[in-house]
Amino acid sequence: MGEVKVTDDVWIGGSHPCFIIAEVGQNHQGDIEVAKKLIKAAKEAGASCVKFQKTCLNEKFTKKYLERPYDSSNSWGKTYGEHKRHLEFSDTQYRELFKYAQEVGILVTASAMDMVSFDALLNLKVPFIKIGSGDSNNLLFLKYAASKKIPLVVSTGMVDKQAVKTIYDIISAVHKNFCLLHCVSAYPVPYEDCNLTVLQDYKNTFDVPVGYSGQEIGTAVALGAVALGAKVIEKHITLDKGLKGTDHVCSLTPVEFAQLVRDVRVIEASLGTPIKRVVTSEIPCIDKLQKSLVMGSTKNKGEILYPGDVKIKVAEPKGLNALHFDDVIYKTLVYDKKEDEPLHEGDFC
Ligand SMILES: CC(=O)N[C@H](C=O)[C@@H](O)[C@H](O)[C@H](O)COP(=O)(O)O
Ligand SMILES: C=C(OP(=O)(O)O)C(=O)O
Repeated sequence: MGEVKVTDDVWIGGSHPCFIIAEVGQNHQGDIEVAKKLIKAAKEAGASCVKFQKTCLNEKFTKKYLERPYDSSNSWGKTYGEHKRHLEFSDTQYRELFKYAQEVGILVTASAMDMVSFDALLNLKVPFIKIGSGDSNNLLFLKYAASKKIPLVVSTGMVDKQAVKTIYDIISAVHKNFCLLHCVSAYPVPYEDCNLTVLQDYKNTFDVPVGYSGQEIGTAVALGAVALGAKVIEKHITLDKGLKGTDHVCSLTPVEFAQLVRDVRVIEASLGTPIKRVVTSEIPCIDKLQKSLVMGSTKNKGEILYPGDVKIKVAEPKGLNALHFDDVIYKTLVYDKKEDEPLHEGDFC
């Protein structure tokens, strides 16, 4: 399985820690001070990276689309264009935000929501660029993004496996410094639609790190994704789920995000290897409670041990491990043994 170099010190995949992206998205409400609070919150929560969404509206949307009325409770304007303009930071503001993230000490990047924004992010020298599910069918953009050879994290919401294979083929024809994220683009995603086992299929199909971008409520599904091998997790972060905006409902508060990070690290530590073996931490319990072979009745030297003559009990001192029950049956005692006495190698032949 490949690994993705994000910076000289930060890698994704292999045995590297799961890369956890705090997706601010639009949860900054178009307010740069809120954006800075979310950057700080992501850092304090232990996120690997904080991420915004950078859009050149006329590049991403048709004029007509921007003129559409947007009377949703999540709208910041009468039309979709007004709404989006409210939420879009300028290049200067992005430079201010990225400088702040550097001061706070957290990697920062954005999703390029169109090619113009992609180039703007290249100029901002971000460590990697996210391609959101809005472009999972945009093969032209994916070819362009691949050609720039910057590490990419690509979400695969809103398309099927065949399209994901095409995404993989397009980018891997140029380079392998990218990850594919399973994603279901609904806000929020019903749990039964999360389809986490797609991750197993992605791991079997693609030789690049795979991850999960979750729009479901809570942290449980993202933790399940880590258990299934996700090397990148992306979850939205918000200061308050009650705020106006489409994504707040499926976002995590800073406290929840910090818990997600802690739990991801617990799951990573607990995964271990597929080899089932007795581990050192079990020794005290083995000594105290593992059962062993003891005499079920008093028998003398020369007598045969029939099935009823050997019991499996917790004993002190211990007898032979109970796994050897069948090795002892029908053997002949070489010493007199009392009921409940442990049976050891050498007590029979
Ligand atoms: C698919 C995609 O881009 N999804 C993004 C990331 O998950 C979202 O943040 C959308 O930008 C957001 O839900 C749009 O909300 P509205 O339409 O209210 O601006
Ligand atoms: C839409 C985005 O992400 P995802 O598809 O992972 O939800 C994004 O990063 O802007």
